[in-house]
Amino acid sequence: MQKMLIEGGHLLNGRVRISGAKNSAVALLPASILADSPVTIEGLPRISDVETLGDLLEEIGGTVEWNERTITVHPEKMVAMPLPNGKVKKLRASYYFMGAMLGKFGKAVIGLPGGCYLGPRPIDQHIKGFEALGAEVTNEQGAVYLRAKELRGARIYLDVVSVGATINIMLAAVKAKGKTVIENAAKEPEIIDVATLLTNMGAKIKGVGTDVIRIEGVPSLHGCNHTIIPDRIEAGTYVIAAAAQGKEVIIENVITRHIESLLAKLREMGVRLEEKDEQLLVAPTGPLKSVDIKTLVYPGFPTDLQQPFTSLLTKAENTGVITDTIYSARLKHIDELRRMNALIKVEGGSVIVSGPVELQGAKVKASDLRAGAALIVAGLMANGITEITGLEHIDRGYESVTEKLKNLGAKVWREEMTEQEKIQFQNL
Ligand SMILES: CC(=O)N[C@H]1[C@@H](OP(=O)(O)OP(=O)(O)OC[C@H]2O[C@@H](n3ccc(=O)[nH]c3=O)[C@H](O)[C@@H]2O)O[C@H](CO)[C@@H](O)[C@@H]1O
Ligand SMILES: C=C(OP(=O)(O)O)C(=O)O
Repeated sequence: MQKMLIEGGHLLNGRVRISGAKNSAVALLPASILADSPVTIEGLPRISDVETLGDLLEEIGGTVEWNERTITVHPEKMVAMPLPNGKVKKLRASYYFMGAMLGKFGKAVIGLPGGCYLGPRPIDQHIKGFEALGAEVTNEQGAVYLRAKELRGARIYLDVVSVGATINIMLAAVKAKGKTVIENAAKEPEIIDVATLLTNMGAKIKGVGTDVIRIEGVPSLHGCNHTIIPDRIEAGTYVIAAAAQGKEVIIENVITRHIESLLAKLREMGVRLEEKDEQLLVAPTGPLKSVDIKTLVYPGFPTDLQQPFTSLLTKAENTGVITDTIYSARLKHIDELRRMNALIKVEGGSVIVSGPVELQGAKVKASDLRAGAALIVAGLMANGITEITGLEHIDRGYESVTEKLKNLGAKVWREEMTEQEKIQFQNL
């Protein structure tokens, strides 16, 4: 078990290349189950969520070949193996095995997913969709059992706009008999990426990127090649880090349109940004002004950037208010930032950050992925050394984060935790 150490105060300067999108990757890999010949996906991020999904594809009989960031999944020998426990609990996106296996085999047994604890994360809309397509769904001892004699297209109106439910229903519906319409669908870029893969596999999907998706089921899907989109949340995290502690940072392999809500806020704060081709220059000049943000579904401000943005606001003049309308309990970074001297109040559903303050290095724990990102941003700005534990969360979503930051001039390294530190960590 390791901890990350950051000696704060060094300015970031240089270039950082963004990896493939985690939230696409974790759906594209299960989607490959639906094909009856090999699927090759290029540009995958080497993060633990992706490694875990590769292992799960092998558990159900697939063969997985890695060549750096390219994976070829051979689905020919896959079977409807139940996955009630084990690795499915390590990540959120294992729920995509439900839609993909239901579409392919007409049945699945999948343990309830893990992933970041952000408050309650129900999957009732996924289940509602599967049932509308004709599946019988039961929940037995922490696993979801899905069975369908035949999947039939249906009209499904999502009660809440959900990324996971939209993708999961799409995965099952591409092989259902007849037409499916998903209304009030989510519009995130990752949904378009998954639909692009499925279309290349032979699926018939229209309307992705709007809130009405129309699918005409097909009897079979074939293999194809696909290149994943860049990770807008990883990109946003480095943009925030550069705004917080950068001199001139060039972000490579970013689709700036995907993070426009963040860039607009940074411009309001006084950060200089220049966009060119698939590169973005971030060059903060002078004191930052506080802003308020409200997280919303895409194209609104992403909840996944709310936590690192909180760290940035500690450096800005005056008071900024953050309201997370997607996960109101996504607050586990706050106490850790307070340990570092941040002035943050939680009032009703809002987080109020006062600044500017000089953060101080401290021993802090990343309790979820983006809390980890928030602590890294804070550690880069802080006086002295910040020690971050809980790296298994950070490694779920950030490829080579230590190396990428080092290349930008940060003083950051990892060390093995002592036995005593491990015990203290377990008791936190
Ligand atoms: C693997 C992945 O892609 N994870 C992302 C995905 O998570 P995930 O797909 O789990 O998030 P959703 O978009 O489904 O959740 C959005 C909101 O809908 C609620 N909800 C969702 C499903 C459901 O059946 N019932 C229900 O009430 C959730 O509690 C939440 O308040 O989108 C989130 C919101 O952008 C991001 O934070 C996660 O990084
Ligand atoms: C919440 C996140 O991931 P997951 O849904 O995989 O837990 C995230 O990426 O910020």
